Amino acid sequence: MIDAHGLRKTYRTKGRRGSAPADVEAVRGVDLAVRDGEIFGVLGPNGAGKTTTIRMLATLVVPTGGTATVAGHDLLTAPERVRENIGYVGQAGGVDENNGARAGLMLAARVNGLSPRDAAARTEEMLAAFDLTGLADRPARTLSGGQKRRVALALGLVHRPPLLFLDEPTTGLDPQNRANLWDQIRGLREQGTSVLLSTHYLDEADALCDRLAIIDHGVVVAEGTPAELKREVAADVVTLRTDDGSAAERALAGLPYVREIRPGEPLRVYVDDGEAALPRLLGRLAESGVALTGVALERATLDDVFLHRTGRSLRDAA
Ligand SMILES: Nc1ncnc2c1ncn2[C@@H]1O[C@H](COP(=O)(O)OP(=O)(O)OP(=O)(O)O)[C@@H](O)[C@H]1O
Repeated sequence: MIDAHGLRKTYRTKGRRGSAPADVEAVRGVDLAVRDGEIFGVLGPNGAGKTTTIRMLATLVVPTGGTATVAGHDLLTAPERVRENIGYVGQAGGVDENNGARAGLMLAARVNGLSPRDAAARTEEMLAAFDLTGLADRPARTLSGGQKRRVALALGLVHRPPLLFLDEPTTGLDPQNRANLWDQIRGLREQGTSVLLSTHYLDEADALCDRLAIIDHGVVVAEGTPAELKREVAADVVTLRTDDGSAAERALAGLPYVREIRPGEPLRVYVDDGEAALPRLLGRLAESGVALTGVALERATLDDVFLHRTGRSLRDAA
């Protein structure tokens, strides 16, 4: 559905008040392969280049370099064919605040070439699919954040594109609306729509995406299914709090069942079988005279993958 190689985007910013123009390398050579019918996530911190990547693939930003085939068409030589085969829901949503969902959908359907009769039928179908029938004629400005996102999703799908781009679809939603939207996105996959979404939420990438690319500073630092990515780091993490982290590190370094140790507060010790490793780790620390103030056993998360690849936590990265 998407095959991109070496996509790059450098923005040239105008110099202000005597300062020279500067180049911002937003995306620095991204390869992506999205398969038919999957939910693919682009996960990364603020400013990593997620929006720019999605907007290039959706024909809204012209790449500075690289090539891509999107929904079977060449991005650079046939952008209008790409456009016919994709839906795009940006961060702002593209919902007209003064329009009702029904009027907005009708307009979008007509703009996409449906006859008045087909447009009306499709509009009612989308209103029902996104649970908007009862709200269909209220101006969008009176809808809640979650309801507005559902309108935006319906607008992006009105012309039945096989591929939908969603730029941070759940940012700012409360947990219940977020879960609802996840269900709607899973429902799209069941109907055969491929989805590429960006997110900076670790749990969203983990729970919703079949595969993902983690990006940082405009490059892909890891790619795979959430399970594969986490397995690469370790299954479990023992976190240790102690007043003498370096003594703890020395005591545990080189143990055959320890995959990696990340210094910090708490110290993170990566192991494949946490239940088996924990008593042995504690025994070793006691033998070495290291006093602990706290211990926990956790499953590895995508944040551990990000930490492993970049040396920073995605939670702290900006
Ligand atoms: N039009 C532009 N002109 C100049 N710089 C830009 C422009 N758009 C984006 N950038 C810069 O490019 C980098 C990547 O931005 P982008 O919006 O793609 O990141 P993002 O991962 O989507 O971030 P967020 O999660 O905050 O939306 C940032 O440093 C940003 O400031």
